[in-house]
Amino acid sequence: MALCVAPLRVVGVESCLSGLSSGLRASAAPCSFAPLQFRALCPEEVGNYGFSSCALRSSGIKELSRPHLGYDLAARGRRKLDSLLTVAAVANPVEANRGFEEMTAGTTRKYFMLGGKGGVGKTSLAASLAVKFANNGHPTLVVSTDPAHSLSDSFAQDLSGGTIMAVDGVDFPLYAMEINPEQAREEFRASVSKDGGTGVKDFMDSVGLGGWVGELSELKLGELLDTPPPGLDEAMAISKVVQFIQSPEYSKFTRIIFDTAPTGHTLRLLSLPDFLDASIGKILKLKKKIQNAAAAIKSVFGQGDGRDKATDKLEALKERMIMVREIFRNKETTEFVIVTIPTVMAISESSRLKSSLEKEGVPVKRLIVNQVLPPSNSDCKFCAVKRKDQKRAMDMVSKDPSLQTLEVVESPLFDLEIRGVPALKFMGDLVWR
Ligand SMILES: Nc1ncnc2c1ncn2[C@@H]1O[C@H](COP(=O)(O)OP(=O)(O)OP(=O)(O)O)[C@@H](O)[C@H]1O
Repeated sequence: MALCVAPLRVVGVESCLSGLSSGLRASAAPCSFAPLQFRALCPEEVGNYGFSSCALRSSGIKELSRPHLGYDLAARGRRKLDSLLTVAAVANPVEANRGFEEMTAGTTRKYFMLGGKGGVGKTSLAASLAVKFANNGHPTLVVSTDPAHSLSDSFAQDLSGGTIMAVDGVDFPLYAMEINPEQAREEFRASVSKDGGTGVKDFMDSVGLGGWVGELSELKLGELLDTPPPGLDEAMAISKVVQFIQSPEYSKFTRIIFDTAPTGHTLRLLSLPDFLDASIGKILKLKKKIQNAAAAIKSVFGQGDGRDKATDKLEALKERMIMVREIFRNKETTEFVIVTIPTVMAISESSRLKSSLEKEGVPVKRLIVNQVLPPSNSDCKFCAVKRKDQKRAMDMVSKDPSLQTLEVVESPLFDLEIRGVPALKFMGDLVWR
């Protein structure tokens, strides 16, 4: 990764850094900076990671409490703000296309699932990808199906309502949603038991055959509902999204991004549609048996209207589960992006995840290695050791038979949290190229 170096004149407190991106673009190596315009509200002095300690404001955005830039001031030591400083940008210079063109091509709907070990940056990268797609003209929806949501934190906006919400402060079509797992589970519970179990049971009781319904318990459905298997929350969440997106008002979304739960959860989720499909299939078969018997009795006693709403609901749920499974495996429309960090543990887990996804037939093309130390010509001892450690992990990627086939994209470690649309845009422009 080459450094883009550009002179930057910082004129004083409240100095305007609006020439920043154009300044960098004009430098010897062209940079892939986001065309954001920043104003600095800096304290009197800045250190080696100078702008980190400044509060920055981005034009058009009223308040950005934290800076979201990863500039390393090449000038060592502390300088007065009115000095002429050289800014060494940690951004990658514009390099060969890393596949974003392919990701953004066409208006047919595409699904992207971002997954990996806990805390590696899945949410930040999912949100930054969503911003990037939307900024490229795609009506985009980003959905968190991780029961421990952090999408609201990432966008600095409450998205926990369980419905699709427009992301604030953007003039492009970007929507986000955190699925409420409890609500989704309740809906599932209702669809399989409310009209189903009791509806059939009431009727069977009324004709003196309530005992038959006991057979339903053999399916361990009650157990499933009381202690849902890991991954059910996610399956329900995705099934709910499938339900949403089948309705015409959501047909506008051409890119849908799922911010998924950590690896273990995701892997269980992959096998869950099959499990639920089989369970629901069994329930439906049994219900059919009961209903046939009931119909015979009804014809003798003349009771009941014969309509079973629960069966319809179960059928619909089963269809959605099959659709979830198909979406996951469709090479034309879906891509699972593995997110990792450059540590031996995370890379090993990514390798296992890739193998499992492969086994399940889920398309994977990209590995995003997040939090890679930006280049610096003035490493402290800690940074030098850390860099060596990260390199060891990166070498593992190139030697791993499972991972080496993937397009590896590095995402730098920023010196502050990635939070809010401008920061996500900045990150997205660096990573999704
Ligand atoms: N490249 C980066 N540089 C600096 N901080 C980062 C970077 N990527 C992510 N972070 C920070 O790391 C933290 C975890 O990131 P994030 O929530 O995106 O991870 P996650 O994989 O979704 O976590 P979880 O598994 O808990 O859902 C956040 O505070 C985020 O701002």
